[in-house]
Amino acid sequence: MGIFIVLEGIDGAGKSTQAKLLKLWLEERDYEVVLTKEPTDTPFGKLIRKLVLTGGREGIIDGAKISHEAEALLFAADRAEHVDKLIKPALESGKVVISDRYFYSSLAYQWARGLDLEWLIDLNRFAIKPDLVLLLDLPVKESMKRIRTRSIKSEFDKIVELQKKVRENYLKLAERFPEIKIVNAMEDIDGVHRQIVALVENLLEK
Ligand SMILES: Nc1ncnc2c1ncn2[C@@H]1O[C@H](COP(=O)(O)OP(=O)(O)OP(=O)(O)O)[C@@H](O)[C@H]1O
Ligand SMILES: Cc1cn([C@H]2C[C@H](O)[C@@H](COP(=O)(O)O)O2)c(=O)[nH]c1=O
Repeated sequence: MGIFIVLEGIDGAGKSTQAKLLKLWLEERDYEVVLTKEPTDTPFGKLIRKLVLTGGREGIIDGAKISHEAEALLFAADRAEHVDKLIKPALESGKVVISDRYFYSSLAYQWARGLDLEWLIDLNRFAIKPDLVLLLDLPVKESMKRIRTRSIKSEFDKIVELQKKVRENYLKLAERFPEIKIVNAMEDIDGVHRQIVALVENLLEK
């Protein structure tokens, strides 16, 4: 059985940057790595980007043309395909799977939208539990600085409020799910990578 590592965090926390660095680090040590993400590039992921994320990140704030429940179900459907077609087979063939977001994103974001946390956990019960979840944590002010060019000015305050709630939710989830380890994402890219490597080395030694 392979190893399953997930990166989580608010928008602009540095997940995709760190996922690529971790992939290289593992490959240098002869691990076969599959780097993947959610929402996926499959038809379900594309549907989510069309229905839920239309207009970029602003679409998810005020543009959801579907209910939050339907949104959560779409993310879960995308994830079910992701687990079945990619994650499970890769783990069964002994690979390391790194996923940029997983069901913790649904818990943190869809909870922030007012859905019931226990319902969200139940909905995602099919999802294989990762060996390690790296929560890249940083203040929203810093993440917004990093992705400022992506935001529409009129939506800025709403985005900040949502991201603050999402950050709080992630920190609460870290108290409940022992596989979540908090990484200080305020450090520079190398510093964050070093923290991640220390946690992954610890996992590989087990
Ligand atoms: N530790 C860091 N310090 C400063 N800038 C960073 C750091 N890590 C990443 N960045 C920069 O911040 C921006 C967002 O990074 P990245 O795309 O990796 O974040 P993300 O968490 O994957 O974002 P999203 O969830 O919105 O896709 C990029 O321009 C990246 O180069
Ligand atoms: C998996 C998942 C994602 N989201 C949100 C989180 C982000 O705002 C976007 C995805 O953007 P990215 O730049 O590709 O990271 O979707 C969500 O609300 N629920 C989920 O389950």
